[in-house]
Amino acid sequence: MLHRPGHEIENVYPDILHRMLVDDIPYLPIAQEEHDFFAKTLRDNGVEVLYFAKLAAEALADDQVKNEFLEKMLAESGHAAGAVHDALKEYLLSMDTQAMVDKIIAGVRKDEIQTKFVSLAEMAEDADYPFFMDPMPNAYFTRDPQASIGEGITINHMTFKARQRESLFTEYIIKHNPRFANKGVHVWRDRYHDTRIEGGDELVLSDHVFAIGISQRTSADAIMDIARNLFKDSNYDTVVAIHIPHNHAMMHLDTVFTMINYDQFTVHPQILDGGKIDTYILHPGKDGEIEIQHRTDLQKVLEEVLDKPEIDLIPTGNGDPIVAPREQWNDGSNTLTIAPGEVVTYDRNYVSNDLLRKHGILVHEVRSSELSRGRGGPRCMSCPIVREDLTK
Ligand SMILES: NC(=O)NCCC[C@H](N)C(=O)O
Repeated sequence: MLHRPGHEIENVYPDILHRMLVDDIPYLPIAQEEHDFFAKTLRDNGVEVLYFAKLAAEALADDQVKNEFLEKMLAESGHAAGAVHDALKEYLLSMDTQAMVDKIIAGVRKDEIQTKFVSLAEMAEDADYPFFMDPMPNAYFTRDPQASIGEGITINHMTFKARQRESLFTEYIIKHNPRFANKGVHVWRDRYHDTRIEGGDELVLSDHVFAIGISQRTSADAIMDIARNLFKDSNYDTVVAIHIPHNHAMMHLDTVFTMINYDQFTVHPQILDGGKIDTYILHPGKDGEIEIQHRTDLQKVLEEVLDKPEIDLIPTGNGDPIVAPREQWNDGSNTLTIAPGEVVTYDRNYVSNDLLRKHGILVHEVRSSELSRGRGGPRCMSCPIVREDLTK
């Protein structure tokens, strides 16, 4: 599942960059061309590509469902009731459903609607702020608002306000899009929690082993919760929680570590202190308790949990002190694996790409000048819905 970047990108301006969690503003027409090339690369290699906004519009086909969704979306956008709520609702309902979804993602400027009365807060505190509904410029990183694991999905309570509304679309897609509704998709964890979790931290390593980052975006409490739910109702019996630095450049586990084959991974060398990193292995214990073991040797942990004699950890930028952080910054560790040993990567990370090839990986490079400005790579830009069982 992908999202083609739209007008939300052009609703970002320098004053709100930081709050919108991006470092620059992509040039939209080229970002769209690059994104179309990414989608084509996936299709050419046997992947069915679904679009998030289209799935959302299909889910809202019924008027009652649409109304309920809109009330929640308006409330989460800061307009639970009142004149602005009413004007926004009328404006959004005047559009066809797809246009409404696209508009919500793009954001609604104040000058788009007429309101007779605005609140004191809007007049006195937010007078210069141009939006009634903020844009969602990170929507093209479909990896994060949700993650499919086994026969189910997590619908995520994301960390920052700038992204929290994205997963409301997911909730409606799973509940009401005919592709998913009543098909037994288990929701391992819904979005109504205080603790935080994001899909970029969620890595499915096999049909019973799940890795997750303890990161800027995913808290340890949320990991305990998801582990409890998986151990109770699924085939998963091992959760590997990996503690990574809590900063913007390495916001999710998949910005520094991804699985690319049964026994091969990319890893950003800066997260390993001589091969060591705080790692916790969680297993079901007695009476619904969870057993936790602390380890520091990532390679050994992976060999043990995946039952492999040897794991090949391929360093981003070949471990060079300048190339590695430069390529990691542009998502050189963020490979999207479409089959064991076959990945999609950004073309700009040529040192990492060459190294992957030397390790026997088939690499499909995609264009990346504009897309990379949002601070995410091919893995971040995609959310797998169905995985083939490749157990061997
Ligand atoms: N899985 C990922 O690492 N996604 C990238 C998200 C980038 C986005 N600008 C964010 O900060 O959330």
